[in-house]
Amino acid sequence: MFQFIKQRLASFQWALKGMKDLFTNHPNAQVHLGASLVVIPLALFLQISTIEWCIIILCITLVMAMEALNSALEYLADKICPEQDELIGKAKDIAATAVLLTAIGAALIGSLIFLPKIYALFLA
Ligand SMILES: Nc1ncnc2c1ncn2[C@@H]1O[C@H](COP(=O)(O)OP(=O)(O)OP(=O)(O)O)[C@@H](O)[C@H]1O
Repeated sequence: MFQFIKQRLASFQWALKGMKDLFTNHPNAQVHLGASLVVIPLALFLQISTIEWCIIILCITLVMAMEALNSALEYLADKICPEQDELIGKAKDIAATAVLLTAIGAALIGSLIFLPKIYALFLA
């Protein structure tokens, strides 16, 4: 039992190590983190509902998780094939597309939640 808990804690530490790498060495992840640091105070200011918080948190974690998987795939691709290769290029392009799709979805959802509140507060 003690060994099990020790191993789970070690896994958690590896994940935190990966998170540090992601936000230190990957500029796109830093952009997403920056966007989240704008969105969260805005959501607090606009007093969004619990369900809206759930949706925003889901969007943020989905984009971050997709960015993490994309970065992991880039590391693997660079390790197994450092030279130029058409299929490696396609794999990286499609992994980047996954990030872009979730980011577009998050931006649309953010607009649907925030814009009417901003309009009601400042423009109506
Ligand atoms: N080994 C390769 N063979 C062919 N094309 C590649 C290769 N490596 C990268 N590319 C092309 O360059 C693009 C950028 O790849 P790269 O690994 O530089 O990611 P990146 O956009 O810099 O991502 P990040 O900023 O998250 O590190 C890929 O989407 C792909 O089109």
